[in-house]
Amino acid sequence: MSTPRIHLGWFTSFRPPVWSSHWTGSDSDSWADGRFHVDMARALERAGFDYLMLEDSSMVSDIYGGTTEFDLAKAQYAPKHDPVALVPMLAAATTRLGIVTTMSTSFYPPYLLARVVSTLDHMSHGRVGWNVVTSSEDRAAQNFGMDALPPHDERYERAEEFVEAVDALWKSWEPDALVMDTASNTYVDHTKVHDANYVGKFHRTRGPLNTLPMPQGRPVICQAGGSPRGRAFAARNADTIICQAQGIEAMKAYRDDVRAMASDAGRDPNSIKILYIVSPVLGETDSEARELDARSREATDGRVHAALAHISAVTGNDLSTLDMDAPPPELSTNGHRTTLADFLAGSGGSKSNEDGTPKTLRQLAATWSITSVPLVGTPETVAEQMEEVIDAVGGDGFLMTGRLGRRYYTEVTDGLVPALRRRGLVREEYAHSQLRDNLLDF
Ligand SMILES: Cc1cc2nc3c(=O)[nH]c(=O)nc-3n(C[C@H](O)[C@H](O)[C@H](O)COP(=O)(O)O)c2cc1C
Repeated sequence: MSTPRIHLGWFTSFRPPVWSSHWTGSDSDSWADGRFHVDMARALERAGFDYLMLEDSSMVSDIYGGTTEFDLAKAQYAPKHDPVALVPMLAAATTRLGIVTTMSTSFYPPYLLARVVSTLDHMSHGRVGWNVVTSSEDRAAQNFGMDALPPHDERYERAEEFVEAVDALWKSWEPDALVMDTASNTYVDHTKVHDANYVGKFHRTRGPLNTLPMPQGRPVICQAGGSPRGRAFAARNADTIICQAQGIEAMKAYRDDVRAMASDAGRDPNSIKILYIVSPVLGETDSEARELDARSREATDGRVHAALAHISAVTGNDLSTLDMDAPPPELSTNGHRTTLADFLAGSGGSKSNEDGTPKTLRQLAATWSITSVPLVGTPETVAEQMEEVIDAVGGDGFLMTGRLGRRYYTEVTDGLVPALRRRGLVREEYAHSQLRDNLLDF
């Protein structure tokens, strides 16, 4: 059997699956019990995915049009339930799949986060990952007693300290502190449990942690930094990076950049797995898939407003106030800088239409997507496209995302993945039981 070459993750969140179209089943009113996500996790494990990643945010957005109406009526950002609470359920239903959950360094205190992650790593037998985010929305900050988020680069400075603080807590127990020695009636050897005494500019924590040393020692660290400051953070700290670079050249440039930064920081670049966001459009035939793809790009009001509301929520700019039929002005943000830059750069990196006229806000919104490359066709065609992309970029895998529903994930797990396996690109079975080991397997 050949060595697999493509790692797979799935990017989703603990929120309602698709509910207002065909093929939605009854999940739209029962998802909150977690069972929809359990079924999905089982399907991903059957397909050999490295991990399921749960994004998160803590707010109901009222940026778009100055009202919560769009967010709630379209279930765009809210409702969204806490992904951390879902992890034990997913872990109990699977045995090998990694489960990556998002927690913000701007809102959690280090001790609380270190303890909950440690607990989850035990409950999952070493399969937990932490998606480190600094958050992007003042609305979320206001839910935690702040007026606004700290400035973008300072958030990363705080995050660097945060990671040092939780690392100090995770190291506060020596790996062999648990002795369970009946002869001396000693459960834990207290001489092997130490204070952390972490004192930084932004964070302080005494320690020791009151949980056992984690199966993985430290959770798998996942990160999505796109800005220069975000990339530097990811290169220093991440085991896996999720990336929305647009097009093969940008994907390769991102990978080369992060790997060089990792080397400069004394890390082996091969110990970081970069997964690019894609959303394959699959059909019975190539032409059917192309038709589906074209339909999904039509500039319907629903699609345009959804894109504008999303960009508004994560950047704090109310795009509903702008002229939809003119090119947008220059915009800045203290939130998701990369997302805003990609949006303004236009799909495929072009701000202009084929006739040279600049794209209007409506056109930018209609064609905007976070996917790195288009993948359209039958499972065989898309598997071939994925092989070509990964060969051109150099590695390491793909982070699937798309309509949250049974039909779409089954097309991937039971259509696309078998085609990838026939090419020897995706694992047939897990070589290890812990997430980091499976990531490092190839
Ligand atoms: C695939 C992906 C998932 C992300 N998930 C979250 C998330 O769950 N919560 C969050 O606050 N930010 C999330 N972000 C935003 C990133 O953490 C980061 O802020 C963003 O990519 C912009 O990069 P920058 O912070 O370096 O400017 C995500 C970004 C990407 C590309």
